Amino acid sequence: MATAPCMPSISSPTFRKPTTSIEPINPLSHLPKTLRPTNPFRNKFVSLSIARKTRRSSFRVRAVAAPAEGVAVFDEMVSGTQRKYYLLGGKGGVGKTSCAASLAVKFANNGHPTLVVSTDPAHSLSDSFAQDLTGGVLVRVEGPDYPLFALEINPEKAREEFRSASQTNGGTGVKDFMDGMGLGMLVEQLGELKLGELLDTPPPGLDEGIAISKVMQFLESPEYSMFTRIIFDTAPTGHTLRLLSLPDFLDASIGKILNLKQKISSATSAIKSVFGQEENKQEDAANKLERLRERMVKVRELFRDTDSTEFVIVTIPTVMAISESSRLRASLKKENVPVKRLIVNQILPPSASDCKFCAMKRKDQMRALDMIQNDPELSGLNLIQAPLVDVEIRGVPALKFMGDIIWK
Ligand SMILES: Nc1ncnc2c1ncn2[C@@H]1O[C@H](COP(=O)(O)OP(=O)(O)OP(=O)(O)O)[C@@H](O)[C@H]1O
Repeated sequence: MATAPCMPSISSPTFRKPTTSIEPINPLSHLPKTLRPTNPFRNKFVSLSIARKTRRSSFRVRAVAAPAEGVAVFDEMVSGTQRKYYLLGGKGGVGKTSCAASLAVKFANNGHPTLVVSTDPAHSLSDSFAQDLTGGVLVRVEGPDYPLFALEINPEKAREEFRSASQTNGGTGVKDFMDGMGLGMLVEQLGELKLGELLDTPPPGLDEGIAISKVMQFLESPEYSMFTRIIFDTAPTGHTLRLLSLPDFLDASIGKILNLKQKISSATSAIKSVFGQEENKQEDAANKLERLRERMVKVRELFRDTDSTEFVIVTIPTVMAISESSRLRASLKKENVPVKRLIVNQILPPSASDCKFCAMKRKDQMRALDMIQNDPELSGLNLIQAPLVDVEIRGVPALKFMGDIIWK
């Protein structure tokens, strides 16, 4: 005897341009009491019937949870032609890339030329869009109405650029040169900065910091001026947290190096002509470093600009993920990074006939969702619930489907 499914089903393996019809169903009985809204339309659940034009029956989503507190959330995000940045971050594997990619598709389908950038060293944008986006260049994503481009930044390459610039200034080349000049004291000061060490074993977040600063550099050029929405799919939480302190750290470190560079320049001015070529090389490197420092400062400013930037935390309904999201939110607050929304992804959709496993899982998820309401860091955020669906979310049509559920 056939049993009713306990999860929404997108059963066609070739997910193509679905059409959706929405009809309100069930009340909110399966939600924890604290999450039940006073206005039933704020947290409503809907049933989506998705039919493929040619094979209707093979393509059906029975029931999924609509975004909680989601009313008019997207209106605010989509309005205005001023450029806006969205950074999506959270614990590994919670669905950051899927949410970022679905937001990108949604913006592009709503008239915004959009750029989505992956700064996670383990890129998954290509997988998410089911398109080859590798190579560190802008690639147009096929499908959305308005231009959508994706960029997977190669963190290794970005770091190499930084390394070569700083090594010319603070690495062994300068050290040998300065030792020869009898200026060991300054060299020791350079050593204290530990920049070489930092680059040899880069902390998580450095690559990402450099990658974001590189994107900022791109965005200054006229050919990028068309983009009105920029979305960053960031590395998992730990990395992002490190990234937040990087601009300050690098600002200070590079600032000190440049300071020392000036001292060195004046101390060696008497013999400059002898080492003219070396001096020029160092000037170039110093300029490069200075530009990099400026970009890092811009990244820091961008992160804190409430008018143009928002960090969206993505999580799943588990105690561990929510605890981590709470810590992330606390760190972001400390760094003055604006956060308004929390996406709780992979929520089991309502079902009249849970199997034992699903019933247990649902109970667990309810406990985790309750935690959000009692968490001082998270309870004030605009809560968006996204359902667990039964296939991987890959390709523009699937991302559009997901985006229409999340971003309302
Ligand atoms: N709501 C969902 N329902 C079903 N599958 C989902 C959902 N959200 C994400 N997934 C799947 O989970 C996997 C991980 O998703 P995704 O790559 O978006 O996570 P991530 O947080 O970016 O991961 P990472 O930290 O590794 O970059 C993918 O296979 C994706 O299709």
